[in-house]
Amino acid sequence: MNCFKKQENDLQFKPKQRRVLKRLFRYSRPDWPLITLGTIVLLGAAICKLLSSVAFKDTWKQFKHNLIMFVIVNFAGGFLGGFRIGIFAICVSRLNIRLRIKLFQSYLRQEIGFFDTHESGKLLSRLNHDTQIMSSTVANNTAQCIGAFVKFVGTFIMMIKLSLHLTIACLIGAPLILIVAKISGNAHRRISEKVQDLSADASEIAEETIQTIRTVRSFGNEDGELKRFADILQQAYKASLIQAALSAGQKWFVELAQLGMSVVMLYYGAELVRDNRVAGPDLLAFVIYQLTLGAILSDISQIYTALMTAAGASQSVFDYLDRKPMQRPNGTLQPNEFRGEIEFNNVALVYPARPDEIALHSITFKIEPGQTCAFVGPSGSGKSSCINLLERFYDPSSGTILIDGREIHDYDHKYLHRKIAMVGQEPILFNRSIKENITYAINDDENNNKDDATVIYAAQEANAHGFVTDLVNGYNTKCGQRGGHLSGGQKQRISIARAIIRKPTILLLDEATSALDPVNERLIQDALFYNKDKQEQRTVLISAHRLSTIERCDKIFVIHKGNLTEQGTHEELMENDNGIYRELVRRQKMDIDS
Ligand SMILES: Nc1ncnc2c1ncn2[C@@H]1O[C@H](COP(=O)(O)OP(=O)(O)OP(=O)(O)O)[C@@H](O)[C@H]1O
Repeated sequence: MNCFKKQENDLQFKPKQRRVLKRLFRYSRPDWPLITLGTIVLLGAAICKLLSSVAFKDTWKQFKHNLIMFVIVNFAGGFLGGFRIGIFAICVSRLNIRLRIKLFQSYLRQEIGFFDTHESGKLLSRLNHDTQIMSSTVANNTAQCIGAFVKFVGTFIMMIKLSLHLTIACLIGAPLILIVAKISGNAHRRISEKVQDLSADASEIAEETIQTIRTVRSFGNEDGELKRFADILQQAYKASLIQAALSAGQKWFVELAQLGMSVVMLYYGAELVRDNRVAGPDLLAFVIYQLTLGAILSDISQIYTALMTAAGASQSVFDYLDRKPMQRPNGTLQPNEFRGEIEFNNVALVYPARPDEIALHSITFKIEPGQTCAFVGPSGSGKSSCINLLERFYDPSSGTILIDGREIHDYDHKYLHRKIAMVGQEPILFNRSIKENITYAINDDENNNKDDATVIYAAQEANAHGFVTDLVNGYNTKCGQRGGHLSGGQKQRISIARAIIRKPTILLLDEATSALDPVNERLIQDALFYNKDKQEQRTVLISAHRLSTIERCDKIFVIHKGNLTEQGTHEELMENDNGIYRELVRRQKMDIDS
């Protein structure tokens, strides 16, 4: 009773799974001509195989001729078989590339909060592993599925032609097998999803460990990380043991059911032969067809399992593909004049990763174009948060941020980031040359160009030219992953050059010179904000802990526990006997003196 193997019944997809698979097949639409060609080639190869077995059917009379035919059809079969493999490999690659590009594009569209709450290892696992499962399933299983279906229908028709009674007898066990198959099919899908999730967790651990290898090494915690990694894989192994037991159980059940049905059918068939309602040879033929049908259903079962695995992988990928960024869309404003006036009106911020905590409470201030201002305050008070908002990494939870009188989200994304440049607390460089890092995302236009003179000018402003020319390969020196081949201060200077080559109207410096020695720090500050080129009006906003560096600012904002508590010049703030600023300055002076 092979014909009712569990797998046939599994083909009752849940509506959701069916939707997911339908969508997956829609994605492969551009490959259908290739898949169709592959299917034809596959059928051609199958026909050749069939012909090779009948090449000698005319016995020995034309032996030489038959031998030649045998060689030709086998050669053709082999050629077509190889051709088919090549065609489907191309389909897998094409679909895989399309899926990965779409998914990566979707990641890049997401707001920064999304990356705060989604681990990069999981995102990468979806990007590399799940898309591979999806593409190989579609390309490899489509032809097999069509072939198996054609064979299934053909065999079934032959069985009915031989004996309708025997065929009906064959169907008696079907409902039971259907139910068992459905239950085990669903369990299989759930476990597959679990295994995929665990393998994503393992990727996450491996990626984090490799990225933070210096910290891991300095704490001597290689074994700890290895254990975390191995534990997750162990969990995945346990899940796959359940999967294996399930597959074995399915097989036993099917074999048993098959045996039972074969006995029933043979018993009933013998009765029919005895009553002359079925010829003896027909019963034999029927048994052979029944066994063939069982083999076909076994193939269909494997295809089904692959489709279920692909449905699980596709679901996670589609969830990411469909995700709409939880941030206001960017506007289209690209005014000719951009003065660099900044205004915060009652701005509050709650980070998506910490929805129960308010990072900024109702911040209000105004910075005139060309001013140099600073945020100061204790660690964790909210200085970087204000800067993050000006980069539109996050949208305010309430209140408005105006740039030149227009809401920040009204501006075109690329335009805004050409006008506002930031140097962050932990400057990240790309594993490219110093020149490529400085000119990152610069497209030659009337305002910017990346010729050597401009690069050198930016590097000089950032006080980086000296150390770069001391390197053997100068501006062509590779920076290493995340800039790991350079010192902290060198990284900071390259990232300052990267910011100022864009000639930003607003420059945001978040502890951007903290790794530099006081002499270098002073040189950069003089160049960037205290002796600003009067030709280029630039608003500069600094977040700094070393208060001596910001005394000359036009305005200082004191942030404390997410509130703007004081604002004014250094002199004004120092007049406030009970002020936080005065206290911070006093403490730093004491530290320096002692
Ligand atoms: N991405 C984030 N997700 C959740 N909370 C965050 C995030 N970034 C910062 N915070 C929290 O917001 C608060 C303000 O942080 P912020 O980085 O603005 O402080 P800061 O004044 O710049 O500190 P520091 O001087 O140490 O750089 C802190 O409590 C911090 O833990």
